[in-house]
Amino acid sequence: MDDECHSHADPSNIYKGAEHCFSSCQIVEKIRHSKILLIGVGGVGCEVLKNLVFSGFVNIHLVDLDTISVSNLNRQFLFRSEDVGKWKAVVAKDRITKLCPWSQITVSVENIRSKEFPLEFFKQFAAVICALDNHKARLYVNEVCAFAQVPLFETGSTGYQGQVTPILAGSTECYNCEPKPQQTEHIAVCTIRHRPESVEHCIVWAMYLFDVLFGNLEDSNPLSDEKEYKVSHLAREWTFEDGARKTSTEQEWENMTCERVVNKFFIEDLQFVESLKKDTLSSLSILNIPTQEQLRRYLLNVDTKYSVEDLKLEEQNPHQLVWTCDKAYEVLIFCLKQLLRRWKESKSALTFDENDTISLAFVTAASTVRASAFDIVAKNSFDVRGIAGRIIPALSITNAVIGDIVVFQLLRFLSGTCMKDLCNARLSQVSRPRPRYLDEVIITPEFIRPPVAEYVCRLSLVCLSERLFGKILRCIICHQLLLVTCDARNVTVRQFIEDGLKKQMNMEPFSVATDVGYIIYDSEQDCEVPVEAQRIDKSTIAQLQVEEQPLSILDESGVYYRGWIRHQCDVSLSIERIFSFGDD
Ligand SMILES: Nc1ncnc2c1ncn2[C@@H]1O[C@H](COP(=O)(O)OP(=O)(O)OP(=O)(O)O)[C@@H](O)[C@H]1O
Ligand SMILES: [Zn+2]
Repeated sequence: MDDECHSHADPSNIYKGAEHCFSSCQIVEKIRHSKILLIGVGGVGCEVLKNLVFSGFVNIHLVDLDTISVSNLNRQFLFRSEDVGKWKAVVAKDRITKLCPWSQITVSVENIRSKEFPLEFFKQFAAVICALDNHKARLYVNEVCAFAQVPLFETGSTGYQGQVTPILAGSTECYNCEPKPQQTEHIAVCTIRHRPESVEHCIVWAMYLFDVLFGNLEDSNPLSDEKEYKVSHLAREWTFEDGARKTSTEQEWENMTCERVVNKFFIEDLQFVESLKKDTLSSLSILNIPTQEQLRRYLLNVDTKYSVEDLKLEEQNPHQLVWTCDKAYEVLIFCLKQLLRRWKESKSALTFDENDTISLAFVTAASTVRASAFDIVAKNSFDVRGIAGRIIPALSITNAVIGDIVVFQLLRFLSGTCMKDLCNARLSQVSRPRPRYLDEVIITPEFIRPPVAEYVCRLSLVCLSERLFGKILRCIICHQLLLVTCDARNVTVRQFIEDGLKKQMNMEPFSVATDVGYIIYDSEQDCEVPVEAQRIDKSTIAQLQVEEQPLSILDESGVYYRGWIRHQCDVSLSIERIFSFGDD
């Protein structure tokens, strides 16, 4: 984006557009004065921030805990290579402020779950937009927003799928209401590149290596700095010298290339890892790094020892043994040779396909060697296929559409549509034979007003689904919420239990605990252990540090509540039942 040509953009044109689009002049005041909290300035977050300022929003607070890495640059368009290593929220603010000098962006480089952000912090915003990449932080934001009664727009994007969900606990489903499929958590690039913690990390690394050697090398590949090992480069090195043709035979070339790749990624790099281990006196490694002599022997033997058919049979057997390190090195060399031949024949980049025996065996072998070096238990080729097939790339097209829809839905909300009338937007693959959600329909101009174009992005189409509120099962997060307001420095846990829960709410509490399992009250211990009783009598809420976070409160009658103790100076103690979903 060119900073200069946009720097004098005038927001008044933007406001005219909004007025026209929503046939309302109040919308302009709303946009101008609504404070928006954007959590996460990654793939979706960058899009959202740009859309917010170009829709005329002025007051935006950004929260992000991370720094920019090289692999972010292909889709997080606010960041450039010179920003690598800097805080995302800070760079995003600077870049946007240059483009739109009227914007007033504030930033926090912090985990959103930190106590830096009490309930009062959330209450100052007209809406919260969540552009996070992990379930834990999303669940937390969902719950704080429920207690704060702030409208939340929850977004997500994986591959060609994405979603925007408007949430206002008490009138819509919350993020927790619908069970989530098991999520593969975000893996940081440095984890893949330098210190894998699980076999999945080793498998992802092996797939990246496949692309470095044989595929299309993208900037987002964490091994993109190893370009010199691309087979196309190595081919040039070995077959041409001083402009003369072919100085080596096919077989020599194959062996030399294999040797070079194995030496670099599976011997030298791993020897370095081993040397670090010795410094830290960590556990003994089970990795047998081959000597150069062994490596040459492998190069001679593998063609007769292995065959594609045998590897194919193995990959179909879920009970096959995990390969030993020696076997993994041999299969690795066998596959490297096969892939080199394939590459030479096709004369074009190869694409990793987990259903192709040689590609799968390459990734299995490479991940097995790498896992051994990091003392991780490897997987057999049957399991590797399952894991490799589930790894989905992040796509900028999906982020862009999600970023558009969420700001559009926010504008509709501010123009008077209530949260429960905003639809859930789901981006889904058109090629899918049947919709995954029964209530899924494709947007038509009649369906929402003002009309919105149908987004078509190669394989995807935006679908909106109306929530079927009657069908929602009770959810522990948004069912029974108790908001406790007190001066946490003066109120003791005993007062909270006796004067608050028992007297004010007519409850008979059985236990009260934080989400990390810290039990602050247990009715049984209270009777039996005098020391515990004393702690409850003497300790204030602030001393136990349990304010400004979700609490689980279980009643003797078996009813489960979620609680939140909000600190407010000079308020003795008041408890409010925020709502009970479905009560009306
Ligand atoms: N608890 C949290 N508090 C604040 N920010 C968070 C928290 N958890 C995640 N984030 C931020 O949310 C953003 C999510 O963006 P995105 O999904 O694009 O991930 P990414 O890390 O930028 O990219 P990739 O995962 O592809 O490397 C990241 O910038 C991340 O730092
Ligand atoms: Zn819920």
